[in-house]
Amino acid sequence: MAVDERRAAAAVRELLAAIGEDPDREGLQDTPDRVARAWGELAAGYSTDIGDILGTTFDIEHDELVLVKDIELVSMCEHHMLPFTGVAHIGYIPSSNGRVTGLSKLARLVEMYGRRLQVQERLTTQIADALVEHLDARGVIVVVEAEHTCMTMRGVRKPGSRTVTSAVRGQLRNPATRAEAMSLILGR
Ligand SMILES: Nc1nc2c(ncn2[C@@H]2O[C@H](COP(=O)(O)OP(=O)(O)OP(=O)(O)O)[C@@H](O)[C@H]2O)c(=O)[nH]1
Ligand SMILES: [Zn+2]
Repeated sequence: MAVDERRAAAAVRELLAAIGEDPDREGLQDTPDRVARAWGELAAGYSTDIGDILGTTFDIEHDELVLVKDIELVSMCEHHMLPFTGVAHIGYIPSSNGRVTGLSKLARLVEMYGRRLQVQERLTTQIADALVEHLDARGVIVVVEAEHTCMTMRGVRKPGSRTVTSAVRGQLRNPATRAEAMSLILGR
């Protein structure tokens, strides 16, 4: 489902009026449409098909960890509709039948699940579960580190605080394998 930009623009116009602004003053005239287009990007993840991302695999024998670190993340918190930004680290041990995905597809998963209204825990879990379900990965580790603007620019106002979440599946739950993956993730 694509974003209904006309409806979004009407809502933004209402919001401008609600905060005491004049939606018709010169500087704001195009703002509702701009914000609606911005939400078209920020909510694009709802209309992404996971089959388009993980449908192509390569037959490569690799029974050890594949890890992509520091994948930039932008998402919108579902509680305040404010951004949270940071990085995701995604590691997996491919299935025994050699279903290895392209490295960029791991970053595309971050885009797909990030460009929605989210909580960080669910975003982390969805990425991990997608790799188990669609690639039959033997093990998965996903670590997300993010700063939530709902905690920095409003509310409790604690700039610099970072939230770290992880989701670990299959063979990566084994303490030794997990520790190895974590040291690769945390070793900058
Ligand atoms: N678990 C979790 N909480 C989040 C996330 N993003 C924002 N929150 C929290 O959601 C909570 C919403 O709490 P409420 O008490 O309903 O809302 P609020 O009055 O705006 O809360 P404050 O932010 O404390 O002012 C806050 O504690 C936020 O920090 C997230 O990704 N995961
Ligand atoms: Zn929030």
